Amino acid sequence: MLSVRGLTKVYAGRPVVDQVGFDLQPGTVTAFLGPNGAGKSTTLRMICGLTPPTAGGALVGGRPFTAWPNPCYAVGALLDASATHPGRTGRGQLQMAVNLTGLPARRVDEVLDMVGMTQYANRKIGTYSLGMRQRIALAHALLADPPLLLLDEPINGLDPDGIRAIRALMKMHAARGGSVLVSSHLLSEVDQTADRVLVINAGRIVADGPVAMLTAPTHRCLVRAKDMAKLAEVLSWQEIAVQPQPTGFLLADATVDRVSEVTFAAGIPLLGLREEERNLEEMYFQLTEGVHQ
Ligand SMILES: Nc1ncnc2c1ncn2[C@@H]1O[C@H](COP(=O)(O)OP(=O)(O)OP(=O)(O)O)[C@@H](O)[C@H]1O
Repeated sequence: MLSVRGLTKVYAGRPVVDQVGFDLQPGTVTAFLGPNGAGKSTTLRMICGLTPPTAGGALVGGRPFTAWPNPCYAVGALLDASATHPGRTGRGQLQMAVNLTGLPARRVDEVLDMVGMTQYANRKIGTYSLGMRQRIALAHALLADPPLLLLDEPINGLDPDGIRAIRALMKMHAARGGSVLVSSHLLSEVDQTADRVLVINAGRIVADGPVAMLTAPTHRCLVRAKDMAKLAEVLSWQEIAVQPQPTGFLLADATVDRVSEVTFAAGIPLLGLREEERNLEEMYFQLTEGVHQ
């Protein structure tokens, strides 16, 4: 559906996107994560032919974006919600796109409904909030029902209802066999929605894998007993390192099975025992550490 190879952009001798390569499969939501200035927007703009690459390229449905006679049928892109005419109404903006592309007029009402903007459609874009402009830009991307959606920070400015709606929309798009690449600088914005995470830092892909990869077990566990001193003592006898947690649990450097065996053998009744959950935000910071441009 999308194939990116060796994509590179150099500005003033500095590579801001450096040999980026990945493929997107149908039926998936991929999060494109990285801190401010990591190269996300530049990558998306190059895929859409808005920024010429210094090297490499991208194929959308087998051909470059610019080789599509009408690219809106191949890709729906939300790249810059402010790139709209403030004097036009939301409906007028979409109507114009429909006229230019030969899409059926009913699509305007359909996409307005999909993004929850029907009631504001006849207001001028200049009077919209950031979240409303995002919704109209998203409606624009959805007009031709393209298989691939490229969404650059779509959650920006959205209220909780809007966030929920866009998450549902992305999942639905993937469930219908489409593919979504959604950029964000916050892992927590996308970890519930994405199947896969691509992490970019200083122009390079530093991690690429299923969300489950980032949430793989740590082989440590959290344990709590009525007699915490006794618990700590028994675990240390077995050379299991422990760290007290603010939650009242001990973080034990051993699996749930091992801690369960040890405490059972020592006759310590447990009040709680569970696997440690990997802290996704922490992991993300480790991957992108120290490089903020
Ligand atoms: N037209 C340009 N000329 C020079 N430098 C640019 C240009 N566009 C982007 N850059 C630089 O390229 C780097 C990557 O920018 P980009 O907008 O792609 O990052 P981003 O990951 O989308 O960041 P953000 O999360 O802040 O939107 C930044 O250092 C930015 O200053």
